[in-house]
Amino acid sequence: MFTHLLGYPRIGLHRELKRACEQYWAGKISQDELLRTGKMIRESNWLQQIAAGIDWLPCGDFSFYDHVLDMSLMLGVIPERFVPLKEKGVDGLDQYFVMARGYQRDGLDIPALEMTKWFNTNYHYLVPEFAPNQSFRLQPDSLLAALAEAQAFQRPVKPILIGPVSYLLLGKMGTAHGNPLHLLPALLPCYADLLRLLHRHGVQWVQLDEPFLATDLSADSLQAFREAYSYLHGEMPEINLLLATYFGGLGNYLPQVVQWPVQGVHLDLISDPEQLQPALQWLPRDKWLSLGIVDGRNVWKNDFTYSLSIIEQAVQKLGQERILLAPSCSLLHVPYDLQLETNSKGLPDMVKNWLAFARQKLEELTLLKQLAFAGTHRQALPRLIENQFAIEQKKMAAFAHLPEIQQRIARLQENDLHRLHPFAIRKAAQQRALQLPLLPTTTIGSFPQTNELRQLRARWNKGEISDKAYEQALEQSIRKVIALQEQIGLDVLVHGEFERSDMVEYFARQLTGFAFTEHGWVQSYGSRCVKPPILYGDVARKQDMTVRWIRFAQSLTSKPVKGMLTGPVTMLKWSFVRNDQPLEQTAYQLALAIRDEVKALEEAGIRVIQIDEPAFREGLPLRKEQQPAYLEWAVKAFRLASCGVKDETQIHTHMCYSEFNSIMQPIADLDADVITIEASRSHMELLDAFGDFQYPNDIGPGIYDIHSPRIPSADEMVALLQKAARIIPVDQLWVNPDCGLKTRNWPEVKASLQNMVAAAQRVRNMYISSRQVANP
Ligand SMILES: CN1c2c(nc(N)[nH]c2=O)NC[C@@H]1CNc1ccc(C(=O)N[C@@H](CCC(=O)N[C@@H](CCC(=O)N[C@@H](CCC(=O)O)C(=O)O)C(=O)O)C(=O)O)cc1
Ligand SMILES: N[C@@H](CCS)C(=O)O
Ligand SMILES: [Zn+2]
Repeated sequence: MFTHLLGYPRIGLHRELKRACEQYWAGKISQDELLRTGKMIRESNWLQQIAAGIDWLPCGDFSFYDHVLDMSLMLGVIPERFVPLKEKGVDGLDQYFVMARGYQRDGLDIPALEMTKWFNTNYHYLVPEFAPNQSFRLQPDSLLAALAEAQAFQRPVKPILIGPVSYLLLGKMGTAHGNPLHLLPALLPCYADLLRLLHRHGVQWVQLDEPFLATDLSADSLQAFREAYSYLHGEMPEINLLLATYFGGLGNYLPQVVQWPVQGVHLDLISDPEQLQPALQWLPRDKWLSLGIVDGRNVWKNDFTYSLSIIEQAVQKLGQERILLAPSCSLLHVPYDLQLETNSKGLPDMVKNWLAFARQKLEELTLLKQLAFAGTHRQALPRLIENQFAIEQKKMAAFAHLPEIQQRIARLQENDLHRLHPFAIRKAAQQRALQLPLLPTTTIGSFPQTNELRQLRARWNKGEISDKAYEQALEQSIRKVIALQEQIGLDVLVHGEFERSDMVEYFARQLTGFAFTEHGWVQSYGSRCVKPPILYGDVARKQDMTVRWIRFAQSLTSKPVKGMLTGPVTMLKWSFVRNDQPLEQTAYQLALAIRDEVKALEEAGIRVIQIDEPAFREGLPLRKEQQPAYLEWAVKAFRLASCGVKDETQIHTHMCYSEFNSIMQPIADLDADVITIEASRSHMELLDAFGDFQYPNDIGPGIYDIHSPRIPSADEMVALLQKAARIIPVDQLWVNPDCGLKTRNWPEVKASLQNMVAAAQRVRNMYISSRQVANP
């Protein structure tokens, strides 16, 4: 029995990679310094793993930006538009960063690769973009260098790669339509060459991640899997392949998957414990089974008694020799180390004792292995008792339950989930109240969160500046942003969200039931990280959360200012969730808290209120059969949060990084008056679903890609708006960026929004004059 892992966090214990990348991009440190930081993080990770007693070290799980982009570079998948960069001397790591972030300099204007959600997580990857005649060319140098570094620790090293079929399914054909799986015959020889090389360098096991096996697959995709693995085995029978699946179970595919010619299969037994029995039944006796028994997506301590029962069942059926113990998926999704939390006021000691972060999860694996052989590892027994004490204490904690909230949920009625009148009536009432032009312009909420602002907040948190000084500084920022929006000519204004560290954390800090870490950072994309709050008890709103800031902003202008809230599903998805009650129960509690805030904003005279739900799509289970139940409670939670207002009050929602095709009815069921979506990077492709569905309410497809520093021209945005107007009736369209502007700097934002408003004005004029011609 061996322990291993499917990947480790890579931003560094103290987010060293974030800082080094951002300094490198700003020209403040050399490439050598950045490379040294990368090496330091990799080595520190391996040392942590060795100290925790992990048997097989991973390699290939580190990345300077994104592991899918790394795979694209390793396979030579570099779209044509990035090729001219070479002539400008931009290659290697610099070309890699341009593919991630775009380029706008020296007469070149190159958009970045598209970015989207990594399955149902809050991590985002860069979408491989294939040409119709895509060829593949292996560039293994950085993987081989990492392998050599890991091998220096004198332990078995297991490289981790995205499997060939999932790699293709993660990508899309750049300009042409077509199925990326047609590229499989061209791709497989590259993988075989890579396996040969790794074998030559002493590797015995390679992990091939195939997370698509946890989704519903077409017959073509299943056939592609069969072909791929029989080809790879035929080419390289000498190397052991561990087929890794996660984020869900194999379901009906299990009996065939375990027969494919690989030497081992990894199962996520946290998201689908039910698959253990069929796996034990179907797995051929010469194969290895990797038991994903430590939760890679949540932060609660492992329940050793339960996990040991799983190990015991596996040992009884398969014997000890071919069992691997592992986290359910990569530990990328949890923070590094609970031991860093020495000073967090937001984390009660009792709750801390219920937690395990990445480093603790490694220790849990070693302990589980020792406890499975308790006869020979008696020293591990006290740790079992400690573990059981924490698990029982958590189950019994009375402060996790607030009877008044539970009763309020029990008393909810159908009325609470409906607006007073249908959309058409509301739209007329809102138009009378707001008097907005055709193609109204707005933004999604946040304006630049500068270092200055973050430092100010850090000083306020440390008590170095008073509440009054902090609040005055925030008011000053709001004054400036209101004046700027008026000057640019936006129609519905925002207050800028300057008071918020993060759109989830800000609200969580004002609700009961949440704990907070100081160092619990998790990578969201590239150098950007989030610190998910930890839900451990019932949620209740203690006081107004946003009214003070929105009211202040509204007092500065006669234009409507949008109240800005985070929705219940997103609050839930972007927190570490309770594992002692159904998710929907917590979602309704959050929804009630937001509903009360919506009402408080309305009472304060706010006429437009946005309830952000960027994680609504992310929460969708990967398997179709589980989706209706989720959609039912998720829609209900949003409606509970949003439906308590008058007809005149305009409710917006916002969703980014979402693909809407299969969920249009539930999106319409949310019945938000306006939905703003991210659409620019896909050139309005995401809007097609709304067009095909004949979406009835208003919609603002993003026309400014806020993930890239490049400034879109007015012409470019006019073209996008015209494209949108061919898909959606123009009277239903709004004009806005893809998402909030917090990651951008002020000059970029000012120039881009000016272009956006100019584009709206031009398209508006075209329609107004064409209507005048039609109705003189
Ligand atoms: C919309 N997005 C979000 C997602 N998930 C969330 N939980 N929140 C989101 O907004 N998922 C999908 C997308 C992902 N996009 C982003 C975009 C931007 C960021 C981001 O900028 N993250 C920041 C950290 C944000 C934060 O909490 N900042 C704190 C400051 C924390 C800090 O850095 N403190 C310093 C000390 C302060 C100093 O001296 O500067 C420290 O600890 O060292 C704040 O504003 O107070 C990031 O920097 O990565 C994330 C996801
Ligand atoms: N209101 C938020 C939404 C992000 S998804 C923002 O503007 O940052
Ligand atoms: Zn967004």
